[in-house]
Amino acid sequence: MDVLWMIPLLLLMIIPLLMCTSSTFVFYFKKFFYVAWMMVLALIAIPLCILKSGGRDIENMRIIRFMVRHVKYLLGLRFEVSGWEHLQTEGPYVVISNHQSSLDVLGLMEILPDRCTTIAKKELVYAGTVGLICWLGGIVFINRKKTSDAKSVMADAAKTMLDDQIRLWVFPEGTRNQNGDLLPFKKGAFHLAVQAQVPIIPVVFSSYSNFYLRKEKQFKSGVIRLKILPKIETKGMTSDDVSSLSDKSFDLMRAAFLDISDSITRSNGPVRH
Ligand SMILES: CCCCCCCCCCCCCC(=O)SCCNC(=O)CCNC(=O)[C@H](O)C(C)(C)COP(=O)(O)OP(=O)(O)OC[C@H]1O[C@@H](n2cnc3c(N)ncnc32)[C@H](O)[C@@H]1OP(=O)(O)O
Ligand SMILES: CCCCCCCC/C=C\CCCCCCCC(=O)OC[C@@H](O)COP(=O)(O)O
Repeated sequence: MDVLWMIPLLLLMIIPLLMCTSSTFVFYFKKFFYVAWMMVLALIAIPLCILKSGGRDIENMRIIRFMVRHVKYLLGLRFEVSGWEHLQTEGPYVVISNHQSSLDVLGLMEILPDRCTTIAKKELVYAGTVGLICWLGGIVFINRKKTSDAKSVMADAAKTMLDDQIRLWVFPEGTRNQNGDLLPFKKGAFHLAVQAQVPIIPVVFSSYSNFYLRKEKQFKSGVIRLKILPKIETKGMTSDDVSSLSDKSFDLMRAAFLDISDSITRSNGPVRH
């Protein structure tokens, strides 16, 4: 019994010691902590959402957003948001952003407009309490392995956006990417906006490579710039315009990404890929 008591005490002494001496330990500890803490937060949010709305409802995103807002402080991250005024657009729209890591959820919750949910891969629904909270928050799940299914879900989403006056956040790269640049965009987000005839609001996260390096196992404190760009109208566009709309969005976002990532580099040291 006496020995068992010693274990938490020892951990309390060893963890800070390791945190001070080993950056690899910090990397794994912060990653583990992030996932575990999100699971706990989701566990708390589940009954709150069910009590408030009785089930799957986009209004639950308010609760989820509120619950996640403090997590950045625990990981030593800070957000610098610019372009808030561009989100002050009435009615439905599609938000598109680059996607580097699951940490993007923190930035998403930092600026998530009301009545806005996201599109995610269907595997996420199996992520324990996080999966359930995603479902309760009205997240639209797509099967990325079956283009025809994904397309029909997106077509339904275009109709729901208008019927229920909701906004959707899409990661047009379609997967996480930390190669120091953007991946080519998939077309779903642009078909969605054109089908619903709603504007697109591009959002760019600066590169995480000045504080988070997967290969080098580093996870330091850092600043993430979030730049909200002016909306792109799609009124009158047809499916013929989707490619040029996608190219235009890509060019604007890539330029902004290089710009804000570069300005961080200059103040915090070199970007390493
Ligand atoms: C408290 C705790 C809280 C926790 C909170 C957690 C919050 C969680 C946040 C979660 C964050 C999680 C984040 C995540 O999980 S991100 C990962 C999942 N998200 C995405 O993948 C979204 C982006 N992907 C797309 O938009 C893709 O285009 C889809 C998936 C739709 C298809 O991709 P696919 O690779 O299969 O095909 P393709 O894009 O090459 O297109 C092929 C052809 O089809 C045409 N086409 C495409 N779409 C449409 C359409 N709608 N109508 C008509 N046509 C359409 C297209 O033009 C092309 O034709 P052509 O042009 O070549 O002729
Ligand atoms: C009992 C089951 C345990 C499952 C454990 C999974 C735990 C995940 C829990 C918390 C992490 C916090 C935020 C989750 C949101 C993650 C969204 C995300 O970034 O998904 C990845 C997806 O966009 C792209 O996927 P790929 O890069 O194609 O792959």
